[in-house]
Amino acid sequence: MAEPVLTLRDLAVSFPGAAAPAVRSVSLTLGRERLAIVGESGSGKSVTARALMNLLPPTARVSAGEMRLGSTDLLKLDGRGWRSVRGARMGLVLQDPKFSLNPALTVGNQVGETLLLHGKLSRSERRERVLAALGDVGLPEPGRLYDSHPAELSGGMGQRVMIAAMIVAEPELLIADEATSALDREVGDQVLGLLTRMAEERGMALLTISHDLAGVDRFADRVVVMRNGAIVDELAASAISRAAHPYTRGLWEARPSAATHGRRLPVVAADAAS
Ligand SMILES: Nc1ncnc2c1ncn2[C@@H]1O[C@H](COP(=O)(O)OP(=O)(O)OP(=O)(O)O)[C@@H](O)[C@H]1O
Repeated sequence: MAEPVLTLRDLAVSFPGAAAPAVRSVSLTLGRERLAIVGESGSGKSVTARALMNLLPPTARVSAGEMRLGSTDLLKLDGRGWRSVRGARMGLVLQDPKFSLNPALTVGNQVGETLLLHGKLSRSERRERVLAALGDVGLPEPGRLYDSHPAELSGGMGQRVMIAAMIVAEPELLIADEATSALDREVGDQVLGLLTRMAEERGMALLTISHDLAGVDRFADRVVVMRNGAIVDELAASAISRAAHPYTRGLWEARPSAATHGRRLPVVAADAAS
């Protein structure tokens, strides 16, 4: 079997003063495939994603039995090691481009930043790569966009710029944490379609964190369900509508309809869970 892109074993995260750990004993193995982590608000999805990128605040107590990207032992990386992995080998697309994009930088500089940090490319080679990435994510007129600022972009365009910045260095793993929940449904669907296409075309693993159970089979092959910091179920995305696990079934039944798209999942009654 090919070496997994990501191996995570027994991740635990706790925050000082919290009554319970935010994440308990989470293990995941991810090949060149699309995996979704779903679960109610507060179940530990984002904390898991941030732990994988070493982006938790310093107050977080993090431990793991194993955490690897390909053959790289992420637990052994120092600050410099992380800077060479983040962006170049694993990217994180967050919810809202308003907060993720630096308003002071042009689109070209923003998308090219990863290449500048990690590559030995000339200025003109960088520009070519950035223009290609902007075109790949379906943005019109990359040449004109290159010199524009984030404030001139719509939410959907901003999110595409974010994705271009995350794929420009051709990472092995892309993590999308509620990457479309700030967008309207149509634009959100386009962005998810784009992430899926990028993953397929570039052989990238895609880890999507979502509360959108209804559409999960469109952007994931496999689904992991989290509750109270732990994984409680794992199944094929195509099987989500007929999940056997009572908690997953409860989540499916409580899934937001098209009319409530974008809202958080309601809390499932405790007796729906095992
Ligand atoms: N910086 C922090 N300091 C203290 N507690 C935190 C911090 N970040 C997250 N938590 C806690 O960790 C738990 C898991 O949060 P997390 O953000 O991973 O949930 P989530 O499943 O991603 O929810 P959502 O769908 O709302 O994003 C929550 O109880 C949250 O309050």
